[in-house]
Amino acid sequence: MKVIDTAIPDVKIIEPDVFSDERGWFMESWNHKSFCKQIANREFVQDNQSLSHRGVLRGLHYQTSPFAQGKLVRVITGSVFDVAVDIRKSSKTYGRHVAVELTAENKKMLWIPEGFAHGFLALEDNTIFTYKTTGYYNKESERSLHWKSPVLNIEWPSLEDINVNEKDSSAHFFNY
Ligand SMILES: Cc1cn([C@H]2C[C@H](O)[C@@H](COP(=O)(O)OP(=O)(O)O[C@H]3O[C@H](C)C(=O)[C@H](O)[C@H]3O)O2)c(=O)[nH]c1=O
Repeated sequence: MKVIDTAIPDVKIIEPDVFSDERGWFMESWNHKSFCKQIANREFVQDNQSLSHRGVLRGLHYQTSPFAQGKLVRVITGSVFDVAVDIRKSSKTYGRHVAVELTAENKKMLWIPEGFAHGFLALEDNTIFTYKTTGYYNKESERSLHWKSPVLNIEWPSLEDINVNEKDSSAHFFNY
């Protein structure tokens, strides 16, 4: 796999090795040894999967310490505009974000360590998003940041209808 740096040192884009032949293609979607050697020494405890219609925006979500989750995210079908916001107050990149298009075609993955708010905008119908987390879901510690927080300057794709649920629509805005 190829590991690509982003504007935030701890956040990495992963391009898996894809082996194509006349039958189709094969790739390792997860390899513990390779991940620990090339990215970070982490154990994952939960796999999540969601299906979103075009225009659905989920996030920006995070769990407060000690329930913060690292996430290894990717798209199985469709495509998303994926965003990770650094909310680690001691970080030099506090308040900055990484945005990357993850698609079934490009097979890119994004490693988002603990201490980030995460969300995505589905760019196609039937977008299946799947991710591994380093911590279990903990509803009581879950928080949301408003996806349109002005100070974050996230340049979301301008889809005609963006569908955000009540929880995310009423999220608080990020402020330094
Ligand atoms: C996240 C989660 C949710 N749930 C239950 C709670 C709700 O009854 C239902 C839907 O949850 P929610 O609306 O929070 O799902 P998303 O909006 O996709 O949340 C995710 O959105 C962004 C993209 C993230 O990065 C987070 O991992 C996660 O918060 O699934 C569980 O049972 N386990 C879980 O791990």
